[in-house]
Amino acid sequence: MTNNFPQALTIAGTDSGGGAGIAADFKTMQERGVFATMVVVAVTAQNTLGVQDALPMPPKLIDEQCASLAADLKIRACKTGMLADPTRVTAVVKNLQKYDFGPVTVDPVMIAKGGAKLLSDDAIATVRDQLLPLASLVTPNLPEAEELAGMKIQTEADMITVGKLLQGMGVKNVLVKGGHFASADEANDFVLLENGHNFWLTAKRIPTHNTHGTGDTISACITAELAKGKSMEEAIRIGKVYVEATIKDGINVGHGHGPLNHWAQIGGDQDEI
Ligand SMILES: Nc1ncnc2c1ncn2[C@@H]1O[C@H](COP(=O)(O)OP(=O)(O)O)[C@@H](O)[C@H]1O
Ligand SMILES: Cc1ncc(COP(=O)(O)OP(=O)(O)O)c(N)n1
Repeated sequence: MTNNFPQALTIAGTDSGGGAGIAADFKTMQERGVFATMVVVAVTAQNTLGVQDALPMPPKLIDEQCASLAADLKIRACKTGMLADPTRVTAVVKNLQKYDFGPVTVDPVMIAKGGAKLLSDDAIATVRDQLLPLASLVTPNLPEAEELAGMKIQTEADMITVGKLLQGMGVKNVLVKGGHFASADEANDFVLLENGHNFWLTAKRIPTHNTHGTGDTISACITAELAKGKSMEEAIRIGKVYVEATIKDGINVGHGHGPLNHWAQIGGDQDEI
């Protein structure tokens, strides 16, 4: 029996509001034509107004979810999202060392838009020292990049410096997302690839509050494209186009930072799945 339909994995937290975390990852992977699977690391009570509560899963259950997938499916690419604390980061690291789930994209989720901590402060060093060396790609937003690299980012030149610092920590490819430059008219991201090639992904900033789950969506899209066999550069470029479309062609859900429109079409060759 063949088992060759592209399968991808998200190792992350749930969002009861459906906008971020595993929900955003699943919607994105589904839209990009990939069979999505999950390892739940934490459950959050969350909506567009913020995170009301969170509970991390026992490490044994993280191990068992990974073992279940490895015993049956053929995961071609995976991503990490909310990892909660050092115990869960270490559990995820051990499983990524034990099983081959394809190239690992690390979205180093730290703080939700509403301000809730999704990664404890004492877990940041564990992510940097244990998880990053296993990653094919890391996709920090500006505050996350500052924490990981230990420097402030005030200009686009600083994004380049941070990208190089992160690559020096053992990650092959780096995507520094510029969505948090509040004053800029643009939402520009910096990419540094394994072979030294680097480039900017440029986009006009779309004036909206409905950006809940943007980081999950771009990293899930990249993971889906990698699972389909696209190159890292192609996957990152498609991720940027897809997340921009999901913001631009927006929907209104909830009363706070609303979710994205994961049905958005991006047209052209990139719509091939
Ligand atoms: N208002 C916006 N208009 C267009 N693109 C945006 C906007 N906000 C974020 N983006 C893009 O969405 C992606 C993720 O955004 P960012 O806010 O940087 O990360 P995170 O969601 O992890 O905090 C990046 O490609 C960023 O440039
Ligand atoms: C469970 C869970 N995981 C991740 C996030 C953060 O998602 P992100 O894409 O960074 O979007 P914002 O929350 O910052 O809007 C989350 N909120 N919940």
